[in-house]
Amino acid sequence: MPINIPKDLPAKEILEQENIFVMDEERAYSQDIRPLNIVILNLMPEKEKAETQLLRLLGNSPLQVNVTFLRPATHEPKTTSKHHLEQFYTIFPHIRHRKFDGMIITGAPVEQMPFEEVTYWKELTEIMEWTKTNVTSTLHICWGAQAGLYYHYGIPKYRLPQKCFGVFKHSLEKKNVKLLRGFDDVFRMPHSRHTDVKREDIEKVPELTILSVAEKAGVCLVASNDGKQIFLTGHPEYDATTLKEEYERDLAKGLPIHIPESYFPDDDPTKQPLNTWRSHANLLFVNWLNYYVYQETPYEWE
Ligand SMILES: CC(=O)SCCNC(=O)CCNC(=O)[C@H](O)C(C)(C)COP(=O)(O)OP(=O)(O)OC[C@H]1O[C@@H](n2cnc3c(N)ncnc32)[C@H](O)[C@@H]1OP(=O)(O)O
Ligand SMILES: N[C@@H](CCO)C(=O)O
Repeated sequence: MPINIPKDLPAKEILEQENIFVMDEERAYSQDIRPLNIVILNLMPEKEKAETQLLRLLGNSPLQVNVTFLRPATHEPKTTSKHHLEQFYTIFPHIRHRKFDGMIITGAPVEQMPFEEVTYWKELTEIMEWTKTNVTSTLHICWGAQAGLYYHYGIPKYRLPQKCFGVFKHSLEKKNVKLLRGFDDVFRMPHSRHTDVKREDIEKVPELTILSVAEKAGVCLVASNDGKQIFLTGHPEYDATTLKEEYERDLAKGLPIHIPESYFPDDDPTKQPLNTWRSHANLLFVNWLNYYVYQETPYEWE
């Protein structure tokens, strides 16, 4: 939230230089407030888990948020029950006439196939095109980020020699960026994917800025310069035990999988993992909601 202080207070200039959000009284008096409309395109098979994880982060701000859950109309999900989908989800034809302040496009376990082989790829490209005119800012997560970078900017994904799997240390590439406001110089975030996007490919696109990278997990956070599109290759929304569940699932299936890096205490999979990324996950979501959605979206829109 912005701090509302007198115009002539010396701290105002210092904070503005640091890009801290300061609002003077004149603007504060004229600012209107309404609930934000956020649509979540949930592509995760275990939809109920993803709902809880994302809502937990979206709910941690003083802003009122109306959430609409969207699912692809062109895919018959096998994991989530029909009843749950009918009760809580809508499809694109029913909302395409609307404007939304924010959108989240989740990950999906389809990263090892070409984008065009994903059953709902055509529908997803229509939705991504629509976000340009009907959504103030879209946050793409994991496969959603790879799909968005590919659709909007032609950036390919590459198969990794082994799964990028663990909780990695990230550094900030840019200072005084609103999305990273309040972040420590080093922070941790889980990654869990078999594919990657390359820094060199992103650097060729002048509309994109890399905001954070991890030495061992590569590019983590990218934003379009107008803030309309944010791409996040990690999973800050994951619970403490999500990587453990994925690890045990793959072990049981006999798949080649290594212990998630820097995750279990003493790298011992019998010990209970701790969540060491929650505070930055909350900060990232609240920064996105405030600076890229609430402060940017028109008051009268729908
Ligand atoms: C890289 C990222 O974005 S990570 C985020 C995704 N991670 C996760 O979902 C982790 C949790 N998921 C899981 O553990 C597993 O997917 C499970 C246990 C839920 C299901 O595993 P399996 O039964 O082996 O299913 P399978 O791997 O064949 O398919 C998984 C999903 O991909 C979907 N899928 C498979 N092929 C395609 C395709 N060509 N196009 C679209 N979707 C496809 C399946 O339909 C299923 O999703 P659905 O339940 O929504 O329909
Ligand atoms: N996080 C995913 C990656 C696969 O797309 C999983 O382990 O299921």
